[in-house]
Amino acid sequence: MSESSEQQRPEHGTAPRNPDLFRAEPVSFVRRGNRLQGRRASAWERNAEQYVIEPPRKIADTSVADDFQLDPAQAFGRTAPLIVEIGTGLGECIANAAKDDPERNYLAVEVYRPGLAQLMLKVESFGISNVRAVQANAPEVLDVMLDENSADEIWIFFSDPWHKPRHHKRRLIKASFLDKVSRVLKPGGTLRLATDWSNYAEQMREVLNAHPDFENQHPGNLAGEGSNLTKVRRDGMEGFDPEPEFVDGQGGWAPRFERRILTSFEGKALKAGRLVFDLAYTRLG
Ligand SMILES: C[S@@+](CC[C@H](N)C(=O)[O-])C[C@H]1O[C@@H](n2cnc3c(N)ncnc32)[C@H](O)[C@@H]1O
Repeated sequence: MSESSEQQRPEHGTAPRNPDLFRAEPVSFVRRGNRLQGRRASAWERNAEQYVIEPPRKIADTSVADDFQLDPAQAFGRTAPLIVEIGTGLGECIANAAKDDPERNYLAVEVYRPGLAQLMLKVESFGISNVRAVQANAPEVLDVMLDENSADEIWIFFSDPWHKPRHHKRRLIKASFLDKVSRVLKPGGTLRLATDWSNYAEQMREVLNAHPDFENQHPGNLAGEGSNLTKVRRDGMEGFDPEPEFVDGQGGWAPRFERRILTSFEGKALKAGRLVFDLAYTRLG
């Protein structure tokens, strides 16, 4: 969640720890500790075998070996529609969604092990069995691990914004990533996004509108005075200079997705005075 660089030397005999090493593209995350303590450590111990998928690794320890394909029926012990959430953080959203929707399977994709351990705590306390988790880099999960047309929905809420222009190449939502999403999503399936940074929201809308495989479910919605983009730019929020004449004439923002609960991460963003942008796109057939 932080953008500070965390250079680490590869350790002998283990996968390199620096996630950028040996990958063709810069990754969208910075390496954070894997260490688990206290309740998280014991929750992991009790539940990882049943709920955490351990892919063979390629090189880095968040990578996925080229030949690893998930069999969802085997992993979940049943065949059911699949929802994939990418960047689940502390697992608040996916755990609640899975609890309220026992008929569907939920896969959490997250590189931060303590976050997945926190999800294990929730899985236990909710007594749910329709969640599985994988600690891995999302583009590789989409490229390798998940079959084409296998997911009914893909959710990505509050993807790291990478503010500095020289870091924009690290942002997850870009055309090459959407190609991967498009392969895994079923035709008619939905990609849902949310962000609290207007500049990233604009980028998401732009690359999605330009992508031939996706169609906005809310074209023109919340344009003009109703647009959070209009509000941010007119008021000079997020460090922008105020532009009193600014109008977002395009809109296309989705109403807040009712199954996206308020996570602690979003709570902090709202407390800091930021506004939230939702987007929902259909994978065309
Ligand atoms: C800003 S947090 C948001 C967490 C959560 N979605 C929420 O709303 O509370 C972004 C999360 O995405 C994860 N992440 C970033 N890049 C990722 C990637 N390439 N693959 C998997 N997870 C990633 C980060 O570790 C972090 O937990």
